[in-house]
Amino acid sequence: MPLAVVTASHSPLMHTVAPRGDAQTAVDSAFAQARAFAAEFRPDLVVVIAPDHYNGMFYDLMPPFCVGTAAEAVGDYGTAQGPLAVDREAARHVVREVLAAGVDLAMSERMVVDHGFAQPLELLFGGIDAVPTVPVFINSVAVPFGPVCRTRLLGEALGRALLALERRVLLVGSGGLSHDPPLPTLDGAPPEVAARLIAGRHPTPGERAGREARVRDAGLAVVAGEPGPRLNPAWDRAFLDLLAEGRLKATDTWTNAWITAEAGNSAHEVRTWLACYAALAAAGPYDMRSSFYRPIPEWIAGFGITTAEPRRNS
Ligand SMILES: O=C(O)CCc1cccc(O)c1O
Ligand SMILES: [Fe+2]
Repeated sequence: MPLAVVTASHSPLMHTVAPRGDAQTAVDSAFAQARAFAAEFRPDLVVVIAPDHYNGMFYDLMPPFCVGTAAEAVGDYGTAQGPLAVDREAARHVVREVLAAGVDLAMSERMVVDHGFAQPLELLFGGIDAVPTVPVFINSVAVPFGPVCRTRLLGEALGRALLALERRVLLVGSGGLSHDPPLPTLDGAPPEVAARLIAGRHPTPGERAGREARVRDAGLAVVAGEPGPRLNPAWDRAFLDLLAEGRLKATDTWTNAWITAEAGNSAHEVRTWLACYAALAAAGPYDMRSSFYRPIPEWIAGFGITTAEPRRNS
């Protein structure tokens, strides 16, 4: 049974900061196209692959990869709060099969997720619990990371596990491309920040509002004409080309330091895209059906949206 892919950058500033020019309209129509692609595919299962931003995953126990057999969203940045419609049997199947394939991953019976998962579910399906879902977390923020090839191998194993389900599975990748929003790092953090990164569940409303305001202010500063955050459109376009041409193994030589230097600390979120495309490639050759890209400094994101499906026999 078929697999298909939608990948999209996320940015919580999408709904609060108005970018200059026609970026908003362009992104809206690219999302409309992705929504139409998803609707036409008629998935009966959606596998969302996304990072976390110290809302659900912390340094008290930071897994590189985790599948939620149940999950709930915190409701940051105005996204919905509450349970995802996790297909528990499918999630447990994925955990078993990916582990059996030799790729270590964690599972959670109570995974906590943030806008990384919620935003694409809302934009593509109208809500966080609108479709049967298997949420797959890929750590893309809390250094250190394993080599990029581990993410490709996770995607391959995931693709094979999903093919065995014999269902119509849409993989949704969330995050990227080049960007560097103001997130704290554990290294050199003052004690109160370190404490939040190690075990920061259940922040007070005031703490959450403070964090969100800091990121929003970074976007508003760009609107006000201050020099924007560092984006790398050339790197982003090269990554999109690599996916479109099916050259996924080319990323095996990428070092994490190189990704950070070229594209910013949060560019590691492209791991979610790589995992989606590696999963799709497990079903054979594929074609990218649409590819949208804009650097949008006001949203602190090299903003991309792609759709892809198995190659049709000609
Ligand atoms: O405060 C946060 O959690 C970071 C928010 C954020 C901003 C821009 C692009 C992103 O990918 C992102 O996640
Ligand atoms: Fe992010």
